[in-house]
Amino acid sequence: MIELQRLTKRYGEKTAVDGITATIEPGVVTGFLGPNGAGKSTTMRMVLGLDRPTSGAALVNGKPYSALRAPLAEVGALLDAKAVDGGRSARNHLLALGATVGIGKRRVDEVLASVGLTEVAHKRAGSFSLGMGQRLGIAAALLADPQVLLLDEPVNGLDIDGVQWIRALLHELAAEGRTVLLSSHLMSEMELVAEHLLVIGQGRILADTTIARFIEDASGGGRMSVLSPDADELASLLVGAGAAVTTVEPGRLEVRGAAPSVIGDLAAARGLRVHGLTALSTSLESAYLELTRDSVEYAGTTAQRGEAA
Ligand SMILES: Nc1ncnc2c1ncn2[C@@H]1O[C@H](COP(=O)(O)OP(=O)(O)OP(=O)(O)O)[C@@H](O)[C@H]1O
Repeated sequence: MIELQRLTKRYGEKTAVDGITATIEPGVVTGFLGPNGAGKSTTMRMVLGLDRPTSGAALVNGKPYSALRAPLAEVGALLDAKAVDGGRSARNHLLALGATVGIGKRRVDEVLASVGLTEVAHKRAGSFSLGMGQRLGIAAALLADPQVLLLDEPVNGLDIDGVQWIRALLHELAAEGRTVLLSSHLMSEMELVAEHLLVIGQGRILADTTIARFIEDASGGGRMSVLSPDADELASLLVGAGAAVTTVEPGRLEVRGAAPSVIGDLAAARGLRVHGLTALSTSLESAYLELTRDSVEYAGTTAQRGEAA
C-alpha cells in the first residue's frame, strides 16, 4: 500500500505537489494521470525516496522509503528505462542490482525469462531498442518480488505484443494482491488496464475514484440518444423536466440529466413516439479532458478540445 499524507513539494516559488492525501490500495491497478507538469513524477520520486517532501509524507507499507529495511524487496519501480549502464549486458545489469540485496543468478534468469529477454540476456543494454529497454526496466522492478510497483509510462516503445504482454502482467500482479501505480498518457491503454484512477492537476488531486465512476460522473449520469418522430415536442418536455437537450439532427436528440425511465414516461404521458433510446458512453479520454481542462499548464495554442463521443 502507498499512502500520501498531505504530501507537498516546493521548488523555490514553484509548488510541484500541493498537499496530496490519497491511499493507493493493493489488489488493483491504479492509474496515475495528469497533464504535463501536474506533479506525477515528483510524487513518484518522493515515494521512492529520490526527492524529499517539503512537508507531509509518502509511505510505502506504512514507512517512508528511507526507513524500509529492504527497499528493493518492498517497492519496485520503472521510472526511466534508459537509466542503466549501457556497457553492461542485461544479465549483468540485473546481477549487479540483485547483488545489493542477495539475489543471485537463478532469480535473475527467471525474471529475464518472464520479460522475454532470455535470448538477448548477454547483449549490451546500450544496444537495446526502446521496447527491449522497457522490458529490462520492468525486469529490474520485479527482481526482488516487491509488493508495491510504480511504473512510469511502461508501454512506451513497446510493440503490440509487448503492450498485450504488459497488460496481462499488470492484471496478474494486481490479482496477486500487489499495489500497482501506473502512469501513462495513453488513455485507451489506461482504460483497459486500470481499475482505479488518481488524477492530479497543478499538484492537487482532481479525482480519486474507480474508472467506471469517473466516466459516469463526467457524463453527468449518462447521456442518452433519443430517436423520435415527435422530437421537437419531446425536447421541450425534457427541458421542462430539467434535462439538457441538443437536437443532433431532425428526429434525433441527445439528452443529459434524464434517466431512460424519465424520458420514456414523459413521452408516454403525452402520447409521443419514441423509436430509439440508447445510452451514449463517454470515453476515459473525453472524461479526462473535461476534468483537467482548467489545470493544463502547457497547452498548445491550437489545442482542440472538442467533446468526443
Ligand atoms: N527539480 C526541479 N526543479 C524545479 N522545478 C521542478 C523540478 N522538478 C519538477 N519541477 C516542476 O514541478 C512541476 C511538476 O513536475 P513533474 O515532472 O512532477 O510533472 P509530471 O506530472 O510528471 O509531468 P509530465 O507528464 O510532463 O512528466 C512542473 O512544473 C515542473 O516544472
